[in-house]
Amino acid sequence: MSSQFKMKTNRLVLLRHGESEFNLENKFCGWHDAPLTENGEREACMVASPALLQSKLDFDVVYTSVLDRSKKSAELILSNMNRAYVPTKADWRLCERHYGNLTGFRKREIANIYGEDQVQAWRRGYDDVPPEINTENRYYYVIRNNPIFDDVPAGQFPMTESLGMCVDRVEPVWKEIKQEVLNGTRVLICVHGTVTRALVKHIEGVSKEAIQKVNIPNSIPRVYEFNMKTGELVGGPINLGDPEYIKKKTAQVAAIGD
Ligand SMILES: O=C(O)[C@@H](COP(=O)(O)O)OP(=O)(O)O
Repeated sequence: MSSQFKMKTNRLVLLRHGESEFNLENKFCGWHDAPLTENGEREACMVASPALLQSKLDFDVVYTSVLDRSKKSAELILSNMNRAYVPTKADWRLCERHYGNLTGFRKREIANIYGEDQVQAWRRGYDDVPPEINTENRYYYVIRNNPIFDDVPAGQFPMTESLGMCVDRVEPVWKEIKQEVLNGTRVLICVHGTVTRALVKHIEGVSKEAIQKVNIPNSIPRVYEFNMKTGELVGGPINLGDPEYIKKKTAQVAAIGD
């Protein structure tokens, strides 16, 4: 038998939470703890869970951020898979990128003031840092005093973050998760748009330029296979679901919207 057939692999699934209230209103959300919409809950149950079940994916642990939209999506997905017993680990380092002073504003409203190019640079640029959140922002104290962030070490609470800063923030937790995957643990990571892109950068090793073109729709599982001996990826990512639906949703995420 050739060594190819003896290769031991393990899969990892990455997922962005279901639609949140701020996604629906097309507002920058970041560290604000916006809940899922009814449609977001439906997506977790009717889009993510069936896709995972159809692909016979099962999990030993689920990683989320400490934000409600991530935790609730994971809970709904597991419950719909009859896997409510699977332990979940909520880690602040997997929180969405902090959108700074853009938090709470509609993307179109910001584009009307600063122009579409600037908005897309803040949304997708690797090193473009949105302006820091300040006390005038209506979400400043809501975020700063939210007890879900009590585990954030002093001095590490962000005031704003670029994609690149988010890539650095998730690196230590990604290393821990990868070790678990290589040990054979079946892991689902149910997080956020920019955190998923940061993880895609680590996992796929894409360039700073290429990652700016990646857009992650809500509730579409992205599956990776790892060679457990070498730690290398086997093939590319596989997005589960109807290709037309995924294409439509990806274009919606890429756009600034109305
Ligand atoms: O923070 C936000 O507004 C969105 C991403 O927005 P874009 O970067 O796509 O504008 O994050 P998520 O809904 O995944 O938690």
